[in-house]
Amino acid sequence: MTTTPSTLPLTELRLSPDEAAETARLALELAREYPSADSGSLLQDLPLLAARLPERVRRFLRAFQLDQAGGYCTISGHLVDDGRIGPTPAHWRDEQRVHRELPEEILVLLYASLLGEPFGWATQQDGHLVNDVFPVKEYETLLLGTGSRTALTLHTEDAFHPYRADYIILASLRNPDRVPVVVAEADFTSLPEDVLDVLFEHRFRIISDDSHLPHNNTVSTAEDRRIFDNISRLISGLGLVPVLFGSRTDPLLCFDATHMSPPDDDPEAVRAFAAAHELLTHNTRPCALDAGTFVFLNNHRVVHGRSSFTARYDGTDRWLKRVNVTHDLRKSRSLRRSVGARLIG
Ligand SMILES: NC(=[NH2+])NCCC[C@H](N)C(=O)O
Ligand SMILES: O=C(O)CCC(=O)C(=O)O
Ligand SMILES: [Fe+2]
Repeated sequence: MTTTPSTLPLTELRLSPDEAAETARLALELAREYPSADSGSLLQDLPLLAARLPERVRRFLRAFQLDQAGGYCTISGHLVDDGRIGPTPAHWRDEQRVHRELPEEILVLLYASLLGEPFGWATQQDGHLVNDVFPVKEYETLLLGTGSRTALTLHTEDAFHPYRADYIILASLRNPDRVPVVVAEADFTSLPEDVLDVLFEHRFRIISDDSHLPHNNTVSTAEDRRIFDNISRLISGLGLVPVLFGSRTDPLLCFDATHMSPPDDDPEAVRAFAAAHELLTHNTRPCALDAGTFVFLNNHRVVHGRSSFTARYDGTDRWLKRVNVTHDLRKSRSLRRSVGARLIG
């Protein structure tokens, strides 16, 4: 006989003062022990270290991972010492910068290891495992996480990639203007049967977003060129993809309002894509990201975006950390350099 939990798991966990203090102590201690978020020994030890997180947090993320909660959830109340992390940087490309926010980078990796395995893209932010999301002046008007003036349209993270993340974690370190991430989760079975049929079929074009393009990364070595040649070959060979997959009664989703499109000569696909976009737009909700709030997105169940905002460029800008998590590192082995390598590309 199977038993179901008597109380539904929450989609929002607020750390108690004790839990917040305990979590901050652990993160600070680990930041003294491990040199960086890309450290091999840290990756090796993650599950052991994550066992030291508060029990309530571990139970909460376990329920989320087992799909017993909604398509996204938050853990709030983390103590982020605004003075200790220092000013929001001007650019992620700065190998000299001391990451005073290493405790928070380690914390997102600990959470990642409760959901699966953290991984990164060799073609994004020069291949760091934990990425930065803050406004960068040179990208101000671009459709990038590091843009600001242009709203981020609803998207599955890295929708184009067959090995895209199962979960995305966004951790807010600073957000003075309270710019939320917007999240959309919808019941696609509410759409007419014929529209649903089309959304399950390989009838939609897809391309990568601009964060994977060589001109938004550092390409200097022959190895860098090989990596970007590979991904551009992968993108041109993608063909048509479905919007929905998996269970017909509880479909999973892969959608990008900007980088996915129905072919002009397929009116049914045009109509179905518009219906999907409209359904998602109607089910969009802001998820507040105050400093110390971490959001966990199921990348197959929700899409996310962000409205435009005015950047400050004075060290006080909104600053998030982002990490990709997969249930299965092995499936991407052909695109990773070695068995233990965490970067796809
Ligand atoms: N459809 C979109 N809005 N895509 C924007 C994706 C942002 C991208 N993941 C980045 O890191 O910058
Ligand atoms: O800034 C946000 O709230 C979302 C950023 C985002 O979607 C991304 O970096 O992919
Ligand atoms: Fe995103």
